Amino acid sequence: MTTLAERHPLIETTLPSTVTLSTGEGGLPRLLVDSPSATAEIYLQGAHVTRWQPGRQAPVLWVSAESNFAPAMPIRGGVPICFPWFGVNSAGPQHGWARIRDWTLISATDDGTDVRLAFALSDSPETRESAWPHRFDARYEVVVGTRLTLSLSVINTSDSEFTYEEALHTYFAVADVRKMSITGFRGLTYSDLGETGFQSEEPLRLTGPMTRNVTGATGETVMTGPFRQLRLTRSNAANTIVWNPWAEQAATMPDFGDDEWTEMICVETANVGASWVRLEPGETHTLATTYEVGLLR
Ligand SMILES: O=P(O)(O)OC[C@H]1O[C@H](O)[C@H](O)[C@@H](O)[C@@H]1O
Repeated sequence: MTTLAERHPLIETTLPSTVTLSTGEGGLPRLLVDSPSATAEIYLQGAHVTRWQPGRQAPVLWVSAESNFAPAMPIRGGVPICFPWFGVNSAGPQHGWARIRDWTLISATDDGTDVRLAFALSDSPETRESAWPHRFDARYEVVVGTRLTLSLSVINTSDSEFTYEEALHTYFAVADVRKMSITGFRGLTYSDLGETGFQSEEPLRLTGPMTRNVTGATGETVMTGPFRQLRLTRSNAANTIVWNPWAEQAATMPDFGDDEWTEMICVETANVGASWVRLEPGETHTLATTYEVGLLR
């Protein structure tokens, strides 16, 4: 008898015993990782990581109870991949099409400590007719263990240079966003809802809606709440975006519960706006981030 994975068109590799393919919410295919160090869930649409639980800890990522799970609809939560543009584009979907396209699983291994999954997305007739028509190969590596590492590599396979924006738009689950403090931005410039400035010595705290784009963070970003600490590192990312819609914007989003905004914070690892990536033919760029969680009590 063949398994679901063996006959699924988006699975081009054998799976270790710690990874299974199953039917998720809305009938969408998803991978479940269950290893001694962590469990995780990744939808093939968008190569979208929706759950990561190191050890027996509570989920580190947040997903809205109101999220859509449907073909070509973004999932509200987890780690949406924003590519090849970030934000609004009158000629295509907000944050680009990578998060709503099917990615192919090309490799899955378990070394006894970490489970490594590699997903691929390349240009297609649809993407070549989109607002970003270039030829490219993207690889997304997800390493599931006591840490979660995400690496998005893009290769320019066309014969001329191109530019793009990218973000790993991660939604973290928090006890109460109003009780979080975030360090790692001291002295860096930011822009936030039209205002620009420098991050002070004080940790960043949220007291209202925030869409803060901090430029130049290179060390650790540490998000501390009442019960746990989330530690984030990144490479090749000029921007770190901190987003919470607060009550008013949350109420306008059909796929976001009115009262859910207190439970989440997005801290996004990105190259957007003036920090877009430029690639010559044959060049590759890799954006990466790692998350680790520590319990405080
Ligand atoms: O609703 P989405 O398309 O998933 O975007 C979610 C959010 O992403 C970014 O952080 C933008 O700055 C916000 O304005 C936007 O609301």
